[in-house]
Amino acid sequence: MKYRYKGMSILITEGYEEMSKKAALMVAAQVTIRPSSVLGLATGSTPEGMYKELVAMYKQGEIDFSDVKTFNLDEYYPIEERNPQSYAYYMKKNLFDHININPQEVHIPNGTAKDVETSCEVYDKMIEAAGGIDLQVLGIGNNGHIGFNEPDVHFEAGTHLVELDEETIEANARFFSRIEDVPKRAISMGIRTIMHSKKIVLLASGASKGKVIREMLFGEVTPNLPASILLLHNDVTLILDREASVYVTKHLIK
Ligand SMILES: N[C@@H]1[C@@H](O)[C@H](O)[C@@H](COP(=O)(O)O)O[C@@H]1O
Repeated sequence: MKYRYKGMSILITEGYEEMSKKAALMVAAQVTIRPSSVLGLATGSTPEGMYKELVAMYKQGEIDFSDVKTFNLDEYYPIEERNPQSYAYYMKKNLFDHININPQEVHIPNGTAKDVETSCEVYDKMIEAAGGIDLQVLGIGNNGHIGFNEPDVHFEAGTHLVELDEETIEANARFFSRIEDVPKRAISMGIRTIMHSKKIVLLASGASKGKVIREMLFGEVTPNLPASILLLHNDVTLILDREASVYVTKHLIK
């Protein structure tokens, strides 16, 4: 089912698998139309299925990543690349190790940077030099964060160091053996960086995301709900599954 709402396209799918397939098709379309596309990539449980689909499409010769450039949204800080909890490790495991992307064109915020501020500035400059992000993939945190832009965010910020909210640390503790092991800080693209993307696709699956999706769509644009800023972007597609969309479908018009 497809809806339009305030300039957004909202696609409601049956479940996680269909959401992942639709998202992979959007990425594939982008790369087919522009083989040298700049992709902004997300981590978390939500896009795992999309990466699986993309790997399958690559193996079937349906997508070629040889000219693609990627910039990831975020990374814990400090963390070593070889740490299985790092987003660098996640990206290799879920996507980069299985496709023909040029490793020189893969960019992830540096979890071991000594001078974080400079490293963040360089990251933004690299995105700019690449011509900006053509398609940015996003998940959403239960508190409305995108990337690691936590509530009370500065909308004008570029890539920067973030203190993680307790709620985010708790939500991400499932990936670590003990909650004490979850880093308290992260480097994240800022809202400015994200909003400069030409196209954005946000994925949400499962009942736990239902409320935040409702708030994002029908609440006000506020730094307290960082994802609400997406209402001001002119090319956003939300791909939701049935459970994540329970509170919103009755308010939408086809
Ligand atoms: N930094 C990531 C986000 O980029 C992600 O979108 C979000 C939701 O994660 P999940 O997809 O696992 O629910 O949380 C993490 O903290």
